[in-house]
Amino acid sequence: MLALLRSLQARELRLMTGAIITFSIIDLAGAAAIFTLLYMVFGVVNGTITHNTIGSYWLGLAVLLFIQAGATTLGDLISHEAGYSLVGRLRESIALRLQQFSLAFYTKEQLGEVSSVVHKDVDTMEMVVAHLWTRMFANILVSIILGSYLFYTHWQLALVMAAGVSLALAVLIAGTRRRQQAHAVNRADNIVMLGYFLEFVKGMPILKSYKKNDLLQRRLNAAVKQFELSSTRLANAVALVLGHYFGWLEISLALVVTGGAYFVLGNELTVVEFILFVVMSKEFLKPFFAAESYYLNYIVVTNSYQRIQRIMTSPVLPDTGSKGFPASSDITFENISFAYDRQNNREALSKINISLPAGSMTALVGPSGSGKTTLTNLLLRFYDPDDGHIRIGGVDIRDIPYDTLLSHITVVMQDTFLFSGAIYENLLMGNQEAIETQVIIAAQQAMIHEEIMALPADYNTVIGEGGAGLSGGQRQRLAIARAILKGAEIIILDEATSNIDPINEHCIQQAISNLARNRTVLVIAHHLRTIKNADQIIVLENGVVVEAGNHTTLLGNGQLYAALWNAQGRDIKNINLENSRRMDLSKQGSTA
Ligand SMILES: Nc1ncnc2c1ncn2[C@@H]1O[C@H](COP(=O)(O)OP(=O)(O)OP(=O)(O)O)[C@@H](O)[C@H]1O
Repeated sequence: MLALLRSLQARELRLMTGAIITFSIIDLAGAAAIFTLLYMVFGVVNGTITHNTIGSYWLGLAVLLFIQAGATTLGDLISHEAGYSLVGRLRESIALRLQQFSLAFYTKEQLGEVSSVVHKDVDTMEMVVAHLWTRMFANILVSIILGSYLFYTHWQLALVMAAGVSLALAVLIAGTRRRQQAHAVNRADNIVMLGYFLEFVKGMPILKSYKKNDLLQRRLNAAVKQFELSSTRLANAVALVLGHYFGWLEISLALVVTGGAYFVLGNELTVVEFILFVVMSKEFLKPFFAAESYYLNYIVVTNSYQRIQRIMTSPVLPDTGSKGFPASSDITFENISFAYDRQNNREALSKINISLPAGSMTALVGPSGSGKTTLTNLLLRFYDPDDGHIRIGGVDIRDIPYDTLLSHITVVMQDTFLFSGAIYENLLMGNQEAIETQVIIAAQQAMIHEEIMALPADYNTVIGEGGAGLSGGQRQRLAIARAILKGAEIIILDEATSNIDPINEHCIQQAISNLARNRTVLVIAHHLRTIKNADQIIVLENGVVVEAGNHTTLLGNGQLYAALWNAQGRDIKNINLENSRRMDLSKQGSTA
């Protein structure tokens, strides 16, 4: 809680303090109103109130109610202002931080996490810190004032109550540990159950085709039962602790009443003082009765704060480069080594040396997990290499500001992202300054213009999120048109693995040729026939370059590339390389 409070800005703290004082005034005015009412009742009973004096009681009450109403409005206004300031600042600092992360941060899981933090957790912080905590601190402050009053009125009776409250608190603290354990078990059971539910739903098509196999169903049922069990245990633990706690609070009140009666009988306390003491004790105990909800709010806000902190303290990409983008776009990978997990030291890439001349096309080929994506990710600075240098035009990419680097590289991925909106707007993402003719020329070069013109509102046709309503091939060609408009010197192309019909594939090939013209292109190739004409082909296996050359040379080498080529009728990711290589070598042997 302290870390959280320390993270608040001076203005927010000032506003919150203002809200706490205002909410305290509401409670104190309420207590004073009860006081006034009770004195009025006593006055009527004792006959000390006359028609002349009753007016001053009414006036006093009216003033107190007026103060309460005014303070309520003011308190709400101030706490809202504190809340909005907090929310605004948190969202701004998260947005600022997000710009500093490398693209590697933006995995699908992270995006889900970030959007939930920005939406839910920030709102929770606003609700709890600005609204509930201000009321909680006000309650506590008022409780301290009333407690002092009670001690001042009759310290012996106040001590009796303090003893009861201390016992209640001891019970609550002792029970909290047990309850936290039950909570942790319940949370773990919930995660397991949700995981099985997800697996069950995802695997439904398979399950339906294996009707007799009820393994997943049984596993899910067991997890549901386990969750039910731990939920009951948790509820029991909570009920037990709270039951005892509230019980002791009530007992402390009962002790005050009996003790007070004893003191009244001993003429140490007047009846009026006694009644006032009991009523004020009830007010004093209010925050203690609300301790449960304070605790829950505390847990909720701590979790939200931790999630926000996780984003705010995630490592950012060092972006200290100050050199301009070089004139030449030739790329060199010099002695590059990289491991995702440096601790286990399993290198995804090892001592890679490749040179991509400006304006040429280089294809990366290799079995699944050989390091193709990792290599392109290093060029995009998703990560920095552990060893070696990547240079563009002779300049280490770490010396180029990250935004500048990214503005000179275009990535065309398999799963193209299109925003919901008009096709024209989607294309303009490539270059906001482009004029209509440029957009149309780009679409023509990307072989998509005719199809756009055939749509109901041609370029103004609105497409759904992720490009729904367009085929995979059309989406990819739109992305190529966008890339053409961007005009970056370097293109990274993750060639499609999905099956696309021959006409679409032909169009995509043509669009890629147009995009690649005069640019330095790095293609992650899944279908070898599409990169047959690449200027050079780099063959990776287990993170090392095992072959390099053009199609004819590599085929002539009769090594891994030849094996992949001969097996290309099948999915190259799934072939057994060793078998294919052996097949290929034996074929060579038989022809020799
Ligand atoms: N984010 C990551 N964290 C840890 N290891 C990773 C990560 N991404 C990839 N790897 C590992 O690095 C190695 C190279 O993976 P990479 O994705 O570069 O291969 P690839 O050749 O692109 O494979 P594919 O053709 O299947 O896409 C693999 O062993 C992979 O398991």
